[in-house]
Amino acid sequence: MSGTVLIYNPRSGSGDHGDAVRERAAAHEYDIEETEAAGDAVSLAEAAAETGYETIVAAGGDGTINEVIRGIDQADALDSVTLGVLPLGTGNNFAQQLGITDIDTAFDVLTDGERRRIDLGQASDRPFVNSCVAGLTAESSSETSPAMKDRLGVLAYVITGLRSMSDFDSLRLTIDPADDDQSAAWAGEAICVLIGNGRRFTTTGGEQADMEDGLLDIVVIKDVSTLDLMSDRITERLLGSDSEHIIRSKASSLTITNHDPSTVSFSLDGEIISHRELTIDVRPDTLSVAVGDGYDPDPE
Ligand SMILES: Nc1ncnc2c1ncn2[C@@H]1O[C@H](COP(=O)(O)OP(=O)(O)OP(=O)(O)O)[C@@H](O)[C@H]1O
Repeated sequence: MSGTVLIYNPRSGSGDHGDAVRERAAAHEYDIEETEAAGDAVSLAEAAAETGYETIVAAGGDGTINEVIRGIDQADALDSVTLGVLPLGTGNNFAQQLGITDIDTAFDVLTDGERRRIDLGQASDRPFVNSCVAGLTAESSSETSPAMKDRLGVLAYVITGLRSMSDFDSLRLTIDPADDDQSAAWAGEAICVLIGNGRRFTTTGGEQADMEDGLLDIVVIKDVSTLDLMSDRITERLLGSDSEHIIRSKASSLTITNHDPSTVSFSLDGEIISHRELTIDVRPDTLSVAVGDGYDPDPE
């Protein structure tokens, strides 16, 4: 097997990167396949893996990365293919976690960056790299202001989500870990449950997740319906590391069940799926990725 192909989403981020990407890809003699619609990156990556490319590069944002991984997985080629990342999206959370800050760094990393094998998350039949969040809407991510992300980190998304809902019903959930260690077991009313593989849900943001520990980070934000979420002072207190409203734990496998008969929305790397009961596992050391100098394999 040999060769590198870019699966390029021309609509990701600002959408003005076509020339920069094509020029650099040509200089490196990399092939390019362009997506024409949502979902295309799955089938293009699957075909590329079956063709025998050694490196398949997700050129886009987090949504494109998720689709490319699904395609490689569908081709049953995660053992033989390395994922490259070209950060062209708006958020580029996963690229940041890998120490890939911009287009030129990304091409340098493809040429001579270290290859690491990291964990993948799996929710039912769907892989995810960043996170699986129960109770969060698709809108909350795009509506979160950069200033709020800077101040409150990733948890700012949660607050935006809550503020955008006029009458929010809390979720009545059970979290049932499959591990012998039952410290992540929980039942009660929650606003949302955040499960991170390549993402840490801190108040400061910016801290790299441990993607090689075989564990998922779990954060439960308990029902705070009586609090005034429009007040920044309250939200900062709510999300503080010693907050009584937050429970943090880790597990390698867990099932989340809604006590009510209805389904719950789960945001999987930003895409919404609905389940009443969902089992989420870690697939340890599953994805080979090219990483930048800033990547720390053992950040804790
Ligand atoms: N050619 C296309 N036209 C329209 N939509 C596309 C096309 N190719 C891919 N998409 C869809 O665009 C969506 C957004 O892409 P992506 O996540 O890569 O970029 P982003 O939203 O700008 O970045 P980020 O997720 O990092 O904030 C994906 O869900 C993908 O399915």
